[in-house]
Amino acid sequence: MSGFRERIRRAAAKGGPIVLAADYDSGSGAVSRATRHVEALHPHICAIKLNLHLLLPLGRSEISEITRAARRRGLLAIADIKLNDIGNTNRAAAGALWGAGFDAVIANPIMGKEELKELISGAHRRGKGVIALCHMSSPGAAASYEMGAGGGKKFYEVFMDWALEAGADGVVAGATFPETIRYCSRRAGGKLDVYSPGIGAQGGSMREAISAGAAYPIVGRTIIGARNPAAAAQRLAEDTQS
Ligand SMILES: O=C(O)c1cc(=O)[nH]c(=O)n1[C@@H]1O[C@H](COP(=O)(O)O)[C@@H](O)[C@H]1O
Repeated sequence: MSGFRERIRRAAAKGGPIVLAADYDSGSGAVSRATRHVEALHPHICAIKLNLHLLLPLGRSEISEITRAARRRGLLAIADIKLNDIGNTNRAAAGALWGAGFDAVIANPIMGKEELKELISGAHRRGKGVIALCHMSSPGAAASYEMGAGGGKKFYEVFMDWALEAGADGVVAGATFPETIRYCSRRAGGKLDVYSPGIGAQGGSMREAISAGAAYPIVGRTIIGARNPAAAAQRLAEDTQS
C-alpha cells in the first residue's frame, strides 16, 4: 500500500482537493448522512473528515461503515480528534482509528516533538498519515499560536519545524490567516501538504487560501448546509482551479 500523501494526491487528481468536514450536529443519522454525502459529493472531493463529536456516539461498526463507503468511492477518511497525549495513549487511540478504517489522524503537536515523531512513525509503518496542527482558523488562535516560543520563534513556527522534522504528512493552517498558509507552504518546500479549514462559514476565502499555498482546503458547513451540497461543492471545487 502506498503512503497517505500519495493516496490523497491520487484521490485529489480525480475529485479535486477539497476535504469534506462531515460535521453533523449529532451522531443520530450520522452514518446515513455521511454515506449519502459520499455518494453525492465524491466527484468533487478527495476525502471525508470526521470529528470527535461525530465519532463519540458511534460504535466501531458504524464508523467502519462510513470509512468503507468512502473507500468504495475512492475517498480517504481522516479522523479529526486533534490527538494530544502521551505515547502509550496515542498508540492505543491511533490503533483504534486504523482498525476502524481511517487513513489519517489530525494531531496536536503541543504533545511534544518526540511524541509526534513516535505517532508518525507508527502511522507510517501501517501506511497511514498524520496531519499536525500548525495554526488554527479560530479568531482566538493568534493569541496562542503566535505567542513567542523562545529562540525568536512563534509557536506556529516551532510547530512547523517539528512537523517537518517528524515527517508529518501535512499541517493545518487556517484560511482565516492566509499569511500563515503562505509561511507554512514556503517552509514546507513540498515536503508536506498544507490543509486549510475556515473557508466560507468562518470567513476565509477559497481563492486566497489556494493562492497562498493550501493544497487541501477543508470545508464543512458551506457544503453540508447548502440546499444543494453537490452544486456547492462543485462551485468551491471550481474556485480551487482559478
Ligand atoms: O483540524 C481541523 O480540521 C480544523 C482546524 C482549525 O483550525 N479550524 C477548523 O475549523 N477545523 C475543522 O474544520 C472544519 C471547518 O468546518 P466549517 O467551518 O463548517 O467549514 C471543522 O470540522 C473544524 O473542526
